[in-house]
Amino acid sequence: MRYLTAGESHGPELTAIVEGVPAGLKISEKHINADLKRRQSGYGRGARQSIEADAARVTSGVRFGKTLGSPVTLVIENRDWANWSERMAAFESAPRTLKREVTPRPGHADLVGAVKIGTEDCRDVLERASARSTASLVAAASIAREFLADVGVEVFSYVSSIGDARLGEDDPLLSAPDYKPLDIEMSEVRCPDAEATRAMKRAIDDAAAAGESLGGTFRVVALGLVPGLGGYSQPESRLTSQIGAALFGIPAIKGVEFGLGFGAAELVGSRVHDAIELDRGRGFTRSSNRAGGLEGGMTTGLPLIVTCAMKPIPTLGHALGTIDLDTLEPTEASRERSDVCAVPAAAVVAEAQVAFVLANAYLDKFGRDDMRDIRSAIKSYRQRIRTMSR
Ligand SMILES: Cc1cc2nc3c(=O)[nH]c(=O)nc-3n(C[C@H](O)[C@H](O)[C@H](O)COP(=O)(O)O)c2cc1C
Ligand SMILES: C=C(O[C@@H]1CC(C(=O)O)=C[C@@H](OP(=O)(O)O)[C@H]1O)C(=O)O
Repeated sequence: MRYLTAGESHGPELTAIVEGVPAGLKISEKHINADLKRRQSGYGRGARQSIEADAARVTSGVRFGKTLGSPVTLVIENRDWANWSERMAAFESAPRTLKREVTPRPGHADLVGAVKIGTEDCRDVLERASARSTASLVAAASIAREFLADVGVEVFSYVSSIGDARLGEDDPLLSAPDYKPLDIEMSEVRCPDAEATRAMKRAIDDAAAAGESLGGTFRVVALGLVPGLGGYSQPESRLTSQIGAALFGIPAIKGVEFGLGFGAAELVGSRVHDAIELDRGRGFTRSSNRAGGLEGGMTTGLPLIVTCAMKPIPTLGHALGTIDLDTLEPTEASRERSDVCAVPAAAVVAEAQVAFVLANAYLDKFGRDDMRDIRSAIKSYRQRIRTMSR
């Protein structure tokens, strides 16, 4: 299963085409749009989100609520297009009043992209470099999420810090983080603890008042995975590399840690690795999950726990220095309408990216054409591994 997305941030619409979806998978418009709504929310988002009301129109690949096995196309309208149709026209000439973007923002793709494609208007770059594209990515991955739900896998995320405001947690690597989904979704920063939520909101308010922006960290968790997904024989078959690449595909993600992550580097081996135990009913298990659900590039069958670090938003009220590309004189970077913090939204995007990789890992192992065949292959695999531990 793979996707291709297209669309400029202020163009008419975003498009995602998902190819390689098995036939017979139930798809719900309600679920797709719920994910799109979750991605739009979060304290610290800018005014654009009050213009948009993201909803996907499915224009191919689904009939009577089930996939056909043909490519699925999802289209999301950009409501803001109405305000940009002249500045973003496909064929008309540029309006006389057009204000080119010539003061590139440090930390965004503006300068390097303009140098790369040789444009005199950074908008040619930033329209696609914008994380607006992550809406189409979430829509595409909603197909993967439906697949995972069908095979008993749940993917969720929560925010663990914003700036220096942190969620105090019991060690989530001893078992699975068992937060209530409602506590995460009801928090304006997608953090399951009310006090930490308040501290994170305060940090965002302070940053906004100072013309600043904030990043943070979040965890993505997947429950219900069978052991043995992924592979150990080639670099690209390792689930670790696939998930890492998918998460680094999200704008502004600067770090990805599996389980203990960087923390493992300073501990002795016995405090890092998860002793193997046998439960006669459940099969092989572990006393802890410091590996975060992956060993040797494959799922262990324990919860997958990945932590991501997001850098602060590059567009600042209190703008940094830059060079005017017309005059070549020092000046201040563009101050556009912007998010102050988008960590909660990025966590939803990361869920989507992880879901896509995991769905593909299932398809690699259990077949790709038809849901009935896939379900029975998973059932017989589960039976086989149960006999290994008897
Ligand atoms: C969900 C989300 C929303 C974002 N919103 C903004 C924004 O409003 N303004 C901004 O300057 N950057 C925003 N960013 C970050 C930029 O897209 C990102 O910093 C830029 O693409 C360069 O990132 P890179 O250096 O990691 O490639 C957002 C990122 C994400 C994931
Ligand atoms: C539009 C979204 O995020 C945008 C991501 C973004 C960027 O530079 O990455 C810049 C802002 O764009 P605008 O100037 O139109 O407000 C954000 O709003 C979205 O997430 O739906």
